[in-house]
Amino acid sequence: MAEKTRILVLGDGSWGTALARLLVQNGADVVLWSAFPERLREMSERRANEAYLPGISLPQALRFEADPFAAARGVDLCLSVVPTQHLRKVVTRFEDALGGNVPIVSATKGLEIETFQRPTEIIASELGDRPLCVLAGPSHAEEVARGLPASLVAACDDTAVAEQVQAAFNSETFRVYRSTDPIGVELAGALKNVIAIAAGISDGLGLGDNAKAALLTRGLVEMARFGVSRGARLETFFGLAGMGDLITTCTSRHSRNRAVGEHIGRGKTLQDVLAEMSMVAEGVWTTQALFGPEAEGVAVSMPIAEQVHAVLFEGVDPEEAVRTLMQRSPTAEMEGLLPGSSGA
Ligand SMILES: NC(=O)C1=CN([C@@H]2O[C@H](COP(=O)(O)OP(=O)(O)OC[C@H]3O[C@@H](n4cnc5c(N)ncnc54)[C@H](O)[C@@H]3O)[C@@H](O)[C@H]2O)C=CC1
Ligand SMILES: O=C(CO)COP(=O)(O)O
Repeated sequence: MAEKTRILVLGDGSWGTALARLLVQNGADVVLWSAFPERLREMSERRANEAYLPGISLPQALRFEADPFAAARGVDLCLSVVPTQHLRKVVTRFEDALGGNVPIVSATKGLEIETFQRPTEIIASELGDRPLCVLAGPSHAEEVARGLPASLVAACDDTAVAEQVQAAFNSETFRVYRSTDPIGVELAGALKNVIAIAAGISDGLGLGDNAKAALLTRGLVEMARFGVSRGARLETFFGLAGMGDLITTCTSRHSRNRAVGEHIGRGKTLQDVLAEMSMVAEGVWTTQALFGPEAEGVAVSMPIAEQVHAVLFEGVDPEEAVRTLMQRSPTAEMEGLLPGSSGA
């Protein structure tokens, strides 16, 4: 009988748990690691993750391990699903534990505020040169855990690694496509959260369907403009990691980022919204990263992201932000989408 693929999952949040469950169902030998050993004990005893993925049972075969060396022993593949601002601290704990050639699949969607690095850049800077693959696309954990159909994209410079990821994750209800644009897929996954906050604000203000459609469409243009300026391929933004995830996140009742925006549109402060949330809304951090000192100024026009930053961090009233967006000087629809293009 063929040996089972051994997979280490870093992260006990809703997405790490849903993917660990899927991988066990696909026949892998999966061990889940968390920065919080008491949470592992609870998950192991209850066979459930009540904190982050309530109402979903976890298979008996899923193993839990708090010690990095025990967790990483003999693994063929590692899946990293740690929120961006905690990622560096977590991966340094695996510096000696995880074999140098074990591929890492990153399912984290964000940018590090202090360094402006993408998750795979953080992993590479702490764990050195090794195969790295980005997994992104429209995929709320709550739906994947219920076995509802979802399609994602696995992006890696090395197609053989992307194929390994497809083989591990593909199931009757989970379909993974390949891409050779990890920068584009990773940036799309991070940036759509910022636009989702804007979409939530629009919902909270009751601006209607036309405004929401405009936000998604113009949001996609600015995501692509930023991505292309950072070495991503334009077409990636029209795929699952770009348009696909933008639609899901901006319209779903499951989206934390959209919910943050909606509460703010209804008049709550960011501090109050975050204080009431146990889960992460990466878009808040990504907005901070985009306009932080390490970003060295966003080189392309990102008016929606600018207004999200103004509302979240500069005390600008959401209605004022909408007025600012609507009253910008007239421009061509695809202005600056490709380097040097006027878009006219
Ligand atoms: N939830 C979802 O449906 C999806 C989430 N993602 C991405 O997956 C990543 C993880 O998010 P979720 O699983 O949703 O998290 P979550 O919001 O469900 O849970 C929070 C996570 O943060 C961890 N955490 C909190 N403080 C920490 C610390 N000091 N050190 C280390 N870890 C700490 C917790 O252990 C837990 O794993 C994010 O980048 C998110 O954007 C991507 C696709 C779908
Ligand atoms: O990335 C996601 C769905 O693909 C999750 O979005 P939220 O973090 O907004 O819930």
